[in-house]
Amino acid sequence: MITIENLTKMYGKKAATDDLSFTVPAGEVTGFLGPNGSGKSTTMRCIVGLDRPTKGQALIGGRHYSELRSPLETVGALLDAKAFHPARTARQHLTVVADTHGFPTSRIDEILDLTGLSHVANKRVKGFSLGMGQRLGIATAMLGNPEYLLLDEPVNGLDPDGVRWVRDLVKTHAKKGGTVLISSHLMSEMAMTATNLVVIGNGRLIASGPIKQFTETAGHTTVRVAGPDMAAIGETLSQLNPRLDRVDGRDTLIIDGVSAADVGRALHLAGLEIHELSTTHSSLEDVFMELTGNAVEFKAGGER
Ligand SMILES: Nc1ncnc2c1ncn2[C@@H]1O[C@H](COP(=O)(O)OP(=O)(O)OP(=O)(O)O)[C@@H](O)[C@H]1O
Repeated sequence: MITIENLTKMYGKKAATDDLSFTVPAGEVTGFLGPNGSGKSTTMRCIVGLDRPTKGQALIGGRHYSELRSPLETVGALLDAKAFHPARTARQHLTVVADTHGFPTSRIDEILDLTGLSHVANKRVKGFSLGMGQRLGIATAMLGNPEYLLLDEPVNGLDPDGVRWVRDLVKTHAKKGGTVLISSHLMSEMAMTATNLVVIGNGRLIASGPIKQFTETAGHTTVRVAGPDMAAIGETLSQLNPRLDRVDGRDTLIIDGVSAADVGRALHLAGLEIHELSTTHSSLEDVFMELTGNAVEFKAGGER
C-alpha cells in the first residue's frame, strides 16, 4: 500500500499539494485524476523522493523511499518519458540501469520483449517516437520487477494497440498483487483500466474510492423507459419521483435518481405494458467534470 499523509508541497507561495491524504491499495489499479496543475506529478515525485514534502509524508509499504533497500526492485516509476540520454540505444539505456542496480543481463531481453521494443533495441533513443519513448520508460520502470508501479500519463502518445497493452500490463500487475498508481487524462481509458480512483483538485483531495462508487450511485444513474401508453407511464412514475421530468422525444421517458427496479415495480403494479427499461450510468468524464468543475486551474478564455 502507498500512503499519502497530509502531504503539502510548496513551490514558493504556491501549494502544489495541500494537506493531501489518501491510500493506494495493493491488488488494484488506482487511477489518479485531476485537472492540469492539480498536483498529480508532484505527489508522484514526493513518493519516489524526487521532491521533498514541505509537510507530511509519502510512504511505500510503510517506509520512505529513501529507506528502501533496493528501490528499483520495490518501486518502478514513469515520471518523465523523455528522461533518456539521446545518444544511447534502448538496450544501452537499460543496460546502464541494470548494471548500476545489479539486475541480471537476461532481464534486459526479457523486458525489451515484454514492452515490444526488441526490434528497436539497438536504435538510438533520439530517433524514438513519443510512443516508443513511453514504452522505454515503462521498460525502465519494470526492469527491477517492482511490486509498486507509478505511471504518470503512460498512454500519452501511444497508438490504440499501445494503449491496450498498457491497460493489460497494469491489470495483470495488480492481479498478481501489485500496487499501481496511474494518471491519465483519458477518462474512457481510465474507466476501463482502474478499479479504484483518487481525484484531486488544487492539490487537495476531492474524492477517492472504488470506481463503481463514482459512476453507479443513484445520482449518476438514469433509467430509460418506453411503452405504448406513455401518458399513463408518465402519470404513474410522477408519483414515484418528482424529479421525473426529462422526456426524450414523445416515446421515451428518462428518469433521474430512481432505480430500474423501482420503476419496473411501479409500472407492474399499475398494470402497464413496457417495451423498454434500461439503466445508464454517467460516464467517468461526466463525473470528473462535475467533481473538478471548481478546481480547474486553467480555463479557456482566461477565466480562473
Ligand atoms: N518545480 C516546480 N516549480 C514551481 N512550481 C511547480 C513545480 N512543479 C510543479 N509546480 C506547480 O505545482 C502545481 C502542480 O503541478 P503538477 O505538475 O504536480 O500538476 P499535475 O496534476 O501533474 O498537472 P498535469 O496534469 O498538467 O501534468 C502547478 O501549479 C505547477 O505549476
